[in-house]
Formats: sequence, structure tokens, C-alpha cells
Amino acid sequence: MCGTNNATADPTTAAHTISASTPYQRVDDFLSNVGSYKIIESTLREGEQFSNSFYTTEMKCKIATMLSDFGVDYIELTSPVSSPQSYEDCKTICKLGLKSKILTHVRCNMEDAKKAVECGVDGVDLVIGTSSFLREYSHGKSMEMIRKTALEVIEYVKSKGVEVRFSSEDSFRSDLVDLLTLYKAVDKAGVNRVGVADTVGGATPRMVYDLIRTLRGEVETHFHDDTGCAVANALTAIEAGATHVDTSVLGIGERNGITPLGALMARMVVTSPEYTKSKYNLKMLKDIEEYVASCVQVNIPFNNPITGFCAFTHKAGIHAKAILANPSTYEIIDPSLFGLTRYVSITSRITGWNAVKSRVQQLGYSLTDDQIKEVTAKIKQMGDIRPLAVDDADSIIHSYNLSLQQATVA
Ligand SMILES: CC(=O)SCCNC(=O)CCNC(=O)[C@H](O)C(C)(C)COP(=O)(O)OP(=O)(O)OC[C@H]1O[C@@H](n2cnc3c(N)ncnc32)[C@H](O)[C@@H]1OP(=O)(O)O
Ligand SMILES: O=C(O)CCC(=O)C(=O)O
Ligand SMILES: [Zn+2]
Repeated sequence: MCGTNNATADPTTAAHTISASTPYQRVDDFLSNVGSYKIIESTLREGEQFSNSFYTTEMKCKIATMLSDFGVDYIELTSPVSSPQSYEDCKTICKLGLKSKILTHVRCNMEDAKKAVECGVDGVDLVIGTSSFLREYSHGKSMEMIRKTALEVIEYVKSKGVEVRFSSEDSFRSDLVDLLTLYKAVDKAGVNRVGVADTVGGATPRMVYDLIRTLRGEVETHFHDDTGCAVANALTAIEAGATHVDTSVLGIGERNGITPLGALMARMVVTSPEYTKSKYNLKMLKDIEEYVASCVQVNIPFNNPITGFCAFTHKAGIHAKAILANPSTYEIIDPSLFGLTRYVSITSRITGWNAVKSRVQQLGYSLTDDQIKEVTAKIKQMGDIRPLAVDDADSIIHSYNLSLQQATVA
């Protein structure tokens, strides 16, 4: 590791990009798209595959509008062949006039593609499984049949003046030569993007880097989270040259879902702060997550990046002291970028006098350091017995202060 980072007060503005002047820049870094990645937001497609999902038309319109205002480049919708209402909703969302482009995701066959185009979408995302598992047990087509159908469908979609992407479902369990031969054919046919999908969530960042760096042009990536690698794989893909990443709000999707929009923002605001802050309306993230969580009836996980209830809570005394002096000591992300605030807890036996001093000052008392250490000991004494609420710790401070005043009067 040879790059140098300039230390600054704002951790998210620390120089993560390797300066042009460094003699240590690796050739591979020229592949990286961390300063230009685009998001294909699939809460309304992959997210509808989440076990709890049921969206009304009104919910879909609101989610699409929020995502567009957030700044995602594309919004992907459920296939219009899924049901009559899916078809109607796709048409309705296309007519909203959103800033984001609207895509729908269909099987790679002519009937599905025709329905998709009928809806008025900006782009059609074609998908077909290329692994032997899916070729044998899902659609039953050989690689040659896939290639032939893909070329016909791509030509049709393009002839309608609509963007077209071709994706190989289960890419990481597909034969590499088969895959590259197919991508070459669809590229020659003029697709706008190819898609690489880790459909079963088994890929590692190393596998992702190796596959993505062999591809050129517009490359979309889609990572399931079955083995907990979805965010790391998305970052690695972007570093290896992927141009687009699929996300869903809170990561909702088939099984345990895909790369979460919020977690990707947390990652990218650190990796590529200037681009991420200027492109995405980060302060909307919490509202979007809360709205989607309410639609699909889940809670936001306690440890969610950025919006988990304790994401910016500092508890241990050693941490609290340093955070109060300079937040960069124990925070990689400034919560204010997302319209949030940090919280220093004093309600436990692992608090310290520096944290308690800050609370004493907030309450408007002026105690000496020795007095603060004494009241800290009282909080710890109570914290050894049971969990404390903020009111408990505050009451200990109030009554300590009162006893000091009474002692002075007497
Ligand atoms: C990894 C992913 O997430 S891919 C996206 C998944 N999305 C969806 O499944 C969208 C929602 N799906 C649906 O509403 C339905 O499955 C429909 C309307 C698409 C199809 O419904 P049905 O006709 O009842 O078929 P069913 O769902 O049982 O089976 C899927 C069919 O698609 C075929 N198929 C699967 N993938 C593809 C593909 N990429 N290209 C062409 N055909 C395919 C299968 O062979 C099967 O065909 P069969 O009827 O000849 O057996
Ligand atoms: O179309 C794609 O690229 C992804 C499809 C999908 O949801 C998956 O393979 O998990
Ligand atoms: Zn998926």
C-alpha cells in the first residue's frame, strides 16, 4: 500500500483518490470508476421479489419519485408480463416524467420484449441464465439458442429506439469462455450495456475483480448478499471498471436481497466523496428507507449503515472523549452529510468523565473536574446494577448538583 492520504477534519473529504503526482499509481487504477459510477435502483423490481413486498400503485409512484429525486440514474420495474397490474403500473410510472430513466426487466424472448416496449420505458433489461444449472433446469436453452434469441430480441428493442441491456443470470457459475463469447456477440449487436449477475450470492471480491476487469464499455453488476459480500463486491466491481451497480433500498430482494442503496452510499461517500456528495441527495436517504420499510412492513436494522439507530452513537469513555475533541477520531462518515447527528451516551458503567462533563455542560451546570469525576462514579455505580435511561443519568447529575448547592447554603 503506497498511496498517501491527506488528513483533514472532515473524514469524508480525506483524499482517497490517488493523486496524479504520486509515483506509485498502479496501472489497474485506470480501470476504476469510483468517480463516475451509476446506480440502477431495483427496489421496484428486485425489491418486489422480497418475501414481504406488496406495493400498491401509489406506493410504487412515491418510491419511484423519491428515488428519482435522490438522483439515481435508472429505476428498474417488475416485468409487465408478470400481471395486468404490473403492466399498468409500468405504463403509469413511465408517464410520471421523472428525471431517472425507467427500465423494465424481462426474460430474453420476443413476447416479453414487445410488452416492455409497449409500456413506454426508456430501456429494457433482458436477462437469461447462462450457467449449466439454469440452462438445464430453468429455461432449457443451449448457449447457441441463447445467442440466436438474444440477437433477435436486441435488434427488435433497438429498432424501437429503446435502450437495451443484456444480462447473463448466474454469471459467476457460467463457463467463462461461453460468457465472453456471448458478451462479444451482444456487444456487436449494439447493446447499451451488458450485465453481470451474482444471482446466488456466492462470488467473492476477488472473483468479481477478475471477471469485471476483462470486460470493457458499459458494464452493469448485480450482487446478491447470501454470503454477506454484496457491498464489497459492488465496490470491487466499480474499481475493476463496472460502470453501473444495481441496488435496492435496505437491500430488499429475492432471499436476503442485494446490495443496499444506503450501504453503498456509506461505502462510496468514503471512497469517492466529491462525486457521491454532488450526485446523490444524501439527506433523503433516511426518509426513503423509512418509507420503503413501512411499505414492506419491516424495521430498519439496528446496525444499518448510516440510518441504524446506533450508527452514530458513541458509548465507551475512551471513544467519547476523543469524539468530543474531534469526530474524525472514531467516525469515518460525517453524519451531517445525511442530515443526521451523532450522539454521545453517558448511560452506562463504561462511560467516562469527559463524556459526563459534556452532558453536565449541556444541562447548564458548572462543576469542577473533580466534581464531574465524582458524579461519574455515581453513574457507574448505578450502571453496575441495571441499564440506565438518559433520565436516570440526568437525575444523578441533577441531585448531585442540588446536594452541592445545599451544602453551600448550609
Ligand atoms: C434472477 C432473477 O431474479 S430473474 C427475474 C425474476 N423475475 C420474475 O420471475 C418476474 C416475475 N415472474 C412472473 O410473474 C412469472 O414467473 C412469469 C410471468 C415471468 C412467467 O410465468 P409462467 O409462465 O407461469 O412460468 P413460470 O414462472 O412457472 O416459469 C418460468 C418460465 O419462464 C422460462 N424462462 C425462465 N427464464 C427465462 C429467460 N431468461 N428467458 C426466457 N424464458 C425464461 C422458463 O423456462 C419457464 O417457462 P415454461 O413456462 O416453458 O416452463
Ligand atoms: O438482470 C440481471 O442482471 C440480474 C437478474 C437478477 O435479479 C439476478 O440474477 O439475481
Ligand atoms: Zn437478483
